[in-house]
Amino acid sequence: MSLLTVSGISKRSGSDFELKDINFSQQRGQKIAIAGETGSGKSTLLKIIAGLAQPDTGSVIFDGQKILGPEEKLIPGHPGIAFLSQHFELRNNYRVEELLEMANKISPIEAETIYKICQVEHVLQRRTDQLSGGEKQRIATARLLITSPTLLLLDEPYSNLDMSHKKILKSVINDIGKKLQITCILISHDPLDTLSWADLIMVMQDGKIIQAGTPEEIYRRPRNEYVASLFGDYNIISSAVATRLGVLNTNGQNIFTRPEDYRLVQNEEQPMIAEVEKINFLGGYCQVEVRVEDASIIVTAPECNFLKGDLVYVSLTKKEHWYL
Ligand SMILES: Nc1ncnc2c1ncn2[C@@H]1O[C@H](COP(=O)(O)OP(=O)(O)OP(=O)(O)O)[C@@H](O)[C@H]1O
Repeated sequence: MSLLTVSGISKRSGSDFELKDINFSQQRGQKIAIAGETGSGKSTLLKIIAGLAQPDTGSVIFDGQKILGPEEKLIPGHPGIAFLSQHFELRNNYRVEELLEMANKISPIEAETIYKICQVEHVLQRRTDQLSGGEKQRIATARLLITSPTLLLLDEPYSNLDMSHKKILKSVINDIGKKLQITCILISHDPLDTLSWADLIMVMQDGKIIQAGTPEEIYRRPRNEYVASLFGDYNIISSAVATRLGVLNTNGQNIFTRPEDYRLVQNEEQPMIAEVEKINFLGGYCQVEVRVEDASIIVTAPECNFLKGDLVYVSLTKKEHWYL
């Protein structure tokens, strides 16, 4: 039996937004990420699942129980579901330890394990106004975990964190699933947060789930350019250019590719000559924009030894194709 079943959820917010007929289920331990442009309805959906917003239609069944919305229940929320909002607050003038003790529903030994996993042990004696953004985020997460939830809903947990704090929180979120067996749904704008973590990614646009699939499906076989664009750079090449690059059967359709599907080479059997238009240095690699006939193609290159105006050969290395 699924841990969570969301059926036919709709909700109108304001005059021009509507969450439309959302349906999905989640198994125990399954990691679901929700992606989508700002305003697509991700937070609204998470709040409905948590019982913190009232849907107009539909139901959320959690662990066999219907989640009641704030209009049906005096104290909104469900004890088995923890929701970390983008706008969480830690009460001022408390020591971290006091704040955590107030929320704690588990034994001191179990709580200690959670403080360790969340990497907050070193700040337990500090006051809540003496913390960095990353520490606050991990304390807010620990505070939810010690309520012993079965399902954890995380709304943009990595926003406003620098690389090192994000890395720590990522390992915390990984451990939550593995060591604490808590099932998670996570919203994030950054493909790097979701592709490596999720079992299933649901993509939202205008209040609807427009594609759901494994990270690889979503990255490699996006339903449209909107989905493609959420997960990194991409190129749509015409069938004419694809044929010149060695694709045998294009059926007259455009082909979807990612920058890493190409190589810039000295010479090959069927290379196309291209002109370097732009070079973006990205640390360990480069994104080179090249012009091939009337198309511009973004290519990942391991080295940045190109200059604007250089003539290079571009080769399409990927042999399986996705048409868009
Ligand atoms: N309480 C509210 N009253 C009226 N409209 C609302 C309310 N909350 C959200 N909305 C609207 O509902 C739409 C969806 O908002 P939501 O916060 O769910 O999107 P989101 O995908 O989470 O966006 P973001 O990534 O920016 O957080 C937006 O158009 C927003 O303006």
